[in-house]
Amino acid sequence: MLYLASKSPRRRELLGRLGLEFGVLELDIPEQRQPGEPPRDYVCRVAREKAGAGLLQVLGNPSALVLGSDTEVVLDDEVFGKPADAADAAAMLRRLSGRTHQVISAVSLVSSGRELQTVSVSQVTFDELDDARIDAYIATGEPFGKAGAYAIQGGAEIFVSRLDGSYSGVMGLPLRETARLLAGFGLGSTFGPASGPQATEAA
Ligand SMILES: Cc1cn([C@H]2C[C@H](O)[C@@H](COP(=O)(O)OP(=O)(O)OP(=O)(O)O)O2)c(=O)[nH]c1=O
Repeated sequence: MLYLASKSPRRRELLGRLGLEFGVLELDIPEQRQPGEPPRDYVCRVAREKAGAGLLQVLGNPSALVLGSDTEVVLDDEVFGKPADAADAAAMLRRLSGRTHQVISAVSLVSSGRELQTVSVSQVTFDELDDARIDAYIATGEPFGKAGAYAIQGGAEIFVSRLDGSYSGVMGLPLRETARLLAGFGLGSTFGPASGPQATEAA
């Protein structure tokens, strides 16, 4: 049985697109970057912690497979998580204005005894955003609960002049990589890959 360890409605919707049945585990995992922790390592660690915490909830089911994921926005080695408030959202969007940033999404898939992980890194370039546009966007409420204070799948799509990478990865769950990871556990949707060459076996 596959479980998604996530409160994110986006992840639920994205995983649903693969056509597999899954249950949802809602967890609260603290997301705190360690001093000096490289952004990619941080995102991978949090994804692993989410999946691991989910697995603990379903230990009674020996065939349980749990998927955890984490998404962060990175600019100049700084990690932008979800904004604390409107001022924080405005500060993030001002920093992202006119620049190219990275969106890192890690996915961990764990069972008792095995773990696979994959990472997607996308480059996203924003147009210049003046304060009026930033304030109007924040007033929609969309930035809250989103890494980097924006949703590419929402109003922020019109800020994006270029995307190199995975659109679903920016949204929170890179689908191509996730399908490969699931295939590594023998779970494939009818149109998914037969094996998971991009997945890395975690220690
Ligand atoms: C950049 C970007 C992020 N996001 C979202 C995806 C994630 O839900 C969120 C990043 O926060 P996460 O901590 O990765 O996820 P979450 O707290 O929403 O859910 P959970 O930990 O329970 O799985 O930002 C978008 O929806 N669109 C975007 O364009």
